[in-house]
Amino acid sequence: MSDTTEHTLLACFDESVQGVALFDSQDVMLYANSAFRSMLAVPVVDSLTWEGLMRNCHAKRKGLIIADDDIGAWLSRVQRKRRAASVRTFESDLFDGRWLWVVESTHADGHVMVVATDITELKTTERTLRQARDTALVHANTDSLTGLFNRRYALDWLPKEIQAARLGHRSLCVGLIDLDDFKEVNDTHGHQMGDHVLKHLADKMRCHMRPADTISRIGGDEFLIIFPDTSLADASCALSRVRQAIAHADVTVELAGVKYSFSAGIAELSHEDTSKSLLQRADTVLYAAKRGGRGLNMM
Ligand SMILES: Nc1nc2c(ncn2[C@@H]2O[C@H](COP(=O)(O)OP(=O)(O)OP(=O)(O)O)[C@@H](O)[C@H]2O)c(=O)[nH]1
Repeated sequence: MSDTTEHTLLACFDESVQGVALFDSQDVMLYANSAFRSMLAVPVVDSLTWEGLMRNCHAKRKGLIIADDDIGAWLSRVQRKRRAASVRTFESDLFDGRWLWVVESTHADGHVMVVATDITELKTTERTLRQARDTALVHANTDSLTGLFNRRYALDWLPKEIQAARLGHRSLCVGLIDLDDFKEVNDTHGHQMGDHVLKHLADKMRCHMRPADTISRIGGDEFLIIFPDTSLADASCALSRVRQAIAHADVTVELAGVKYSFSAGIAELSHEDTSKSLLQRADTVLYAAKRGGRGLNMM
């Protein structure tokens, strides 16, 4: 390579947006372009080594983020990986918020060339997409009015709970709830008040059931609760607690004077049950509760 070409090459490296650095076989930094110096906050010292550079980042909290209080332990861990392969690639984040994609190539004579590319924009897009996916997943499983799980989630989840109950030799109950004369609430007080009642019931269920119970709205005024590790008597108690909470609610303040009640059918998992048969039995007793005068639990 002619001197002119070498000179041009170095000038191009120095203007490059990619960080480029070269270390000798003893890990002394021989060259770093300005992008690399900015990324890693390279101090101006003679015979700077890779270890010195890392210690400087750690101590000054500049350049590379080293998420370990014990820099000695971190260095010995990373030193083992460096030069272990001819090419090593990894992501690094910087104190100034940037993300780098780093390619470290070890040459036969022990020199290590480091090329770092700023991937902050890609990481930001990735994070935005991940957040959007998480939000979409939550929406797909949630009833938008009450914030409870929706029908799709509950019906997908029930077989998994059944399997877990069988594997763990534990009991499992389901409770189906249906509001009583809810059409009348809507017709008399308006749809908005009807929505308010649905949200009120959802809040009371959240307050009076265990975190392990899966509470879902599976239809207009229908709810399904999956009670893992619960006997019929305990599931009935949980529903009665909700009923009591509604009965004792300050209807004037909480519901603008509107009163409501619900009927519930509870069924316990048997050896022969499928999700479908379990729900069918709960549905049968729910309608017995309706016929029996409403405002009741039946099992
Ligand atoms: N406000 C409101 N009403 C809803 C919603 N979804 C369904 N409904 C209403 O819920 C009512 C359900 O009525 P029905 O199934 O006839 O039952 P009911 O009047 O509760 O009578 P019983 O179940 O026999 O006690 C209907 O009037 C629906 O329009 C909703 O999201 N918001």
